[in-house]
Amino acid sequence: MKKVLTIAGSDCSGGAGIQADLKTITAHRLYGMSVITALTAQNTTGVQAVQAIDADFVGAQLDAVFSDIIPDAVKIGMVANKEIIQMIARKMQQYKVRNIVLDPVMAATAGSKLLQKEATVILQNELMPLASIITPNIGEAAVLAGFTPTTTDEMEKAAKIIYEKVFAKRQDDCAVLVKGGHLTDSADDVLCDKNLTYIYNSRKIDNKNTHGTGCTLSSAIACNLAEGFNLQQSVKNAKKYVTMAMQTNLDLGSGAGPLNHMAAGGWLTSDIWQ
Ligand SMILES: Nc1ncnc2c1ncn2[C@@H]1O[C@H](COP(=O)(O)OP(=O)(O)OP(=O)(O)O)[C@@H](O)[C@H]1O
Ligand SMILES: Cc1ncc(CO)c(N)n1
Repeated sequence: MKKVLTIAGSDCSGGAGIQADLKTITAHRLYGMSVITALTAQNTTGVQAVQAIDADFVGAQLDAVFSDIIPDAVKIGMVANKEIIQMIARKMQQYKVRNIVLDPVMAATAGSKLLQKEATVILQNELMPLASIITPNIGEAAVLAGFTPTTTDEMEKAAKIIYEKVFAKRQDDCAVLVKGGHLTDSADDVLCDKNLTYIYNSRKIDNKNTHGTGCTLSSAIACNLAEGFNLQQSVKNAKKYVTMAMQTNLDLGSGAGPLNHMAAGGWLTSDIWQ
């Protein structure tokens, strides 16, 4: 069985972060492991409090995992502050980790900050270059590219700018995926690698329950990379997973509710694993 590690923050309400990642990995019928970077007190209405884990303790968790069970892919989500980013970067290099999916989480859907502002540059310079794919949403792409994309053409332009900043010197397969969940007319995602652009067209599902879509997409990409799919196909499969998980309209809590991983897992078993 392939193994997938998530390095992320905990969402006690189960919709985003570590909890969304482990549900996604389990629905893909893979073995999930987790290194927790921060505890959050949050629910469908927003984030009430954040407690970052000591960077040394994040390192201790990474040593415990990598000295025993080597993951086939790693998803990195909320990293909270620069000390944690530097610890993760050091350990990823020490253990020569491949298949890293980096979701550059900066804020929760409702707007609360999940990354120290001054840590953005460290994230870009020290951790992003170690990833196979980075998956900014529109707001994160705006911070990284220097302008806010509003169309698929502009998303492509932003992805190319980010690619040049982060991966300019890389020879192996790597890519930037700008996610369109916050566009108004569609939910198209745009992937750029060294040579090509792929547009994943999707109509916007009329559903306020989008808590954890980004976490779910990035961990689903990691599952597909662990299974041996290439970047382009991994994103295609992962986007289908998120779409299925949104479509059933699970409606928990009074705000932006979580996804239904049972519905999405059903698609996986029927279409890919048989
Ligand atoms: N209303 C929607 N209809 C269809 N797909 C959507 C919708 N909202 C988000 N998605 C898809 O979900 C995935 C995550 O995109 P999004 O831009 O919401 O990420 P995010 O902002 O990082 O997520 P999060 O809310 O977890 O922080 C993308 O593949 C996006 O296209
Ligand atoms: C822990 C955590 N990670 C990521 C997000 C972004 O959705 C969130 N709300 N909470």
